[in-house]
Amino acid sequence: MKVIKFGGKSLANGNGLSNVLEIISQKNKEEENLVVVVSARGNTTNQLEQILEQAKNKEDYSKALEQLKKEELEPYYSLELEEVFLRLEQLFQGVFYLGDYSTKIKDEVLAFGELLSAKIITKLLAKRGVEASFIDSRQLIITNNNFGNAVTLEKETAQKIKTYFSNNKLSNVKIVTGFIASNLKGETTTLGRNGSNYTASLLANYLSAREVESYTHVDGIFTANPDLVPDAKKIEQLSFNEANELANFGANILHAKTILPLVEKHIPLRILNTFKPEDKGTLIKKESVAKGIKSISVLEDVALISFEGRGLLGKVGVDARIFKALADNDISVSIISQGSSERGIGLVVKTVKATKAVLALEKEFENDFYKKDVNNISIVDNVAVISIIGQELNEFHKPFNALVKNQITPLLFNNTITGKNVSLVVYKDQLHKAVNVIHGQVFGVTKKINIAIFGKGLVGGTLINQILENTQSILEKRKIHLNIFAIANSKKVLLNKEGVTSNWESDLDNTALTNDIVKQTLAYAQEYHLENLIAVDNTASLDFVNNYIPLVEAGFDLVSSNKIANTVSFEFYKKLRKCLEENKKEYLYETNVGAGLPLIDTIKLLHDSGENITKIRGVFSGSLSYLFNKYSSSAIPFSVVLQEAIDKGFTEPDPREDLCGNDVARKLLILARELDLENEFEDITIENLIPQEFRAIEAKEFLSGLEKLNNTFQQKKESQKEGHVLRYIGDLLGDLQQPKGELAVKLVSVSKSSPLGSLKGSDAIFEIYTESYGEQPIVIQGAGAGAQVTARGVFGDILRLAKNNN
Ligand SMILES: NC(=O)C1=CN([C@@H]2O[C@H](COP(=O)(O)OP(=O)(O)OC[C@H]3O[C@@H](n4cnc5c(N)ncnc54)[C@H](O)[C@@H]3O)[C@@H](O)[C@H]2O)C=CC1
Ligand SMILES: N[C@@H](CC=O)C(=O)O
Repeated sequence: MKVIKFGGKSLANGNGLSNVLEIISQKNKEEENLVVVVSARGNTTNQLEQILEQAKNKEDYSKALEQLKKEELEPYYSLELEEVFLRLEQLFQGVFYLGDYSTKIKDEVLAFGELLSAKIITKLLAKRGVEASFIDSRQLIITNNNFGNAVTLEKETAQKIKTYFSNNKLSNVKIVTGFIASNLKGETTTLGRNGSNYTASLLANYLSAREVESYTHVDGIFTANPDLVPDAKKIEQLSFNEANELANFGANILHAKTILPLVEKHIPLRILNTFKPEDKGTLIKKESVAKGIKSISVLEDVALISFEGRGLLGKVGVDARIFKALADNDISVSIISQGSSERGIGLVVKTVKATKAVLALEKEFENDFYKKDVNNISIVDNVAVISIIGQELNEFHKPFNALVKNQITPLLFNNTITGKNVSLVVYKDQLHKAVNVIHGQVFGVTKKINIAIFGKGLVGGTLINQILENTQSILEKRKIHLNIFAIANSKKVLLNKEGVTSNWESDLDNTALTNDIVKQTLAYAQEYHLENLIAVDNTASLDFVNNYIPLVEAGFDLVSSNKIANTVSFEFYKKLRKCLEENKKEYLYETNVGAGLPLIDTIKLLHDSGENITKIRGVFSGSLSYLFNKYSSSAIPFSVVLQEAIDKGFTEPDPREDLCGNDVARKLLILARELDLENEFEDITIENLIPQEFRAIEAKEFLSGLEKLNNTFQQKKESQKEGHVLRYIGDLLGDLQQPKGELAVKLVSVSKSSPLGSLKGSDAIFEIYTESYGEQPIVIQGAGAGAQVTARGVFGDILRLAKNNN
């Protein structure tokens, strides 16, 4: 024997109803003894409630009633249900004349939803040639007199069900009304929320069914509400205990009282989708398949009551008084959290009860207020509870850290010892983001990293394409979903929370101009609750650096190929780091020196591990390396080689920044500051390669007259010793005793056979001298410039942050 149950949405007109009839017809062939429990169809219960209110208010309800009749019978108008509707009309008339109704009358009226539904299904099955017995569950389920939410009388119900099923000659298919019951006097009662599922479970228990199938409009139970968490996954199997916890913590597809009758006889319950009958849904049975976290549920209709009392420390019976005052007012507390200082207690109650709860507590603690033992009882009502079902406390630091990294600090958290559940109270406007962060963290499904890229020139554009090309493989290998939700140049920003596509360039072109790309990006991230945010600066802009602090404060980690933020004043350098620390955010800039070479990390590691770095020397600039390597070893004019370096994307957006020594100086300063030296840019001795007469002219004019530089450099080349070549180097000398280092950028002539002299292509070379390594430097050498290598380095920083977001 099997009990199957159909919910209201499954039974609504259209696809639902025809699928239900098909499922029953099919099961009739497969199953001996099929009990089908039905809810009221579609929106019927709400409609009945509304008509009842209209009648009570002496309003004309005839149109609404006609509409209800039409919807119930459509498209099968020949279904002869006049008698049922007549009785319903009489009840409404009575309420209309009285101008009032009791909960008893309400139950009687609402019962028509299930009665109509069961009668209609029975008649429609008959039309299809499936004989079915209609059963009014008021003859089976006996309850107390608590109309609206009646409690079942077990003994009487068990006896009624057994006798009814053995004394009546019933068809193989029995269509039973869900939700409705009767009291000992035979008056109609209803079973409250989830009542039809409860009817199905009671019947399954008393008739010792093999299984219960509950047909809904969803595929089963998910790891989180898919409306909130697009990555939520269907759970294949749950144990009764786990299902019970889920039901208690807000999974509205389940109700704890539905599960209890099944537990006793270990009757499995399968949640299925009427609209996808082939899907296996979620099976709830005695055993669990796997340990660990099962689901994340959310309760939104809650308020947090904050009870604070400086004089409560050590006082006995305070909690008892709180609970008694609330219980006397029929207020149930779902979560409580009390600090060991006993000075404050947080209580979660239903929103509708919050004001009443505060009044009850104020009354109870009136004297304590006067004595100043209690100083505040207040409501925080824009909150929601997130429960992680199956969360072990010793692993809770992971979702908790992820929340904090996303600037979500729970107002209260609490765990159950046996159920391994942790509940958190968060502000409602952070709920969406919080659930997604926790879900990504605990299920390790895919962690979404939302990236905003500012600057889409050589490096930025290359980076975007590198990310787009690798998104799928990173998703598969690392379970990290790199989602570029924003791309901006200085005037426009392309925003797409689902992620930009390979058409991003034309999409950005077609975007309207904006006067604040960052403000717009921040507002968008907030509006769509985007989590795990990273802002990437691929501009060379000084102005853009002013956005770093607002971005960090808005929850972004930073990655930058732009060197400016690290080379403006030391004061800003410290301010940014303080802000990062306060907001628990990170800032990575490995490409600032040596493009894709792993230089900054190495220096940081050496320095942090106590190694005294005494000197760093080398060719820091990829473009100037290329320029002097090629110029020194060939007869090609200086201007031609310089143009090649520009064309290859080795130079700064304004190549004069390389030639004047600023770019190398910035790199030197960045390294110095990594070593905790407090140098300012002005402290650097820079040999400017641009002859004086060309320094003040416009970039365009300078770039169109590069050949004017040829004489100067030809002279420098020719004035060298035999076997020597020109190299433009950076030199850093540090002394532990001094707050500042000695930094110099200069053009030198070195032996062709020396490490610097034998450099090739656009390679940069960094010789790092330390106390332990003595005269033998650690050498890092490789491509020091170029859009591909730089973008790859920026990509590496993004991935590092994405992994750190654990
Ligand atoms: N080319 C290389 O080998 C390396 C470059 N870098 C750095 O990478 C950065 C980018 O260099 P490129 O891509 O070559 O420059 P680029 O000139 O090709 O691109 C810069 C982009 O930034 C945009 N931009 C400028 N100001 C902006 C603002 N305020 N807001 C938003 N966007 C703005 C521009 O519209 C342009 O699209 C520079 O800071 C450079 O120092 C770092 C290491 C190596
Ligand atoms: N213009 C720079 C690019 C990298 O920072 C260089 O030439 O090294």
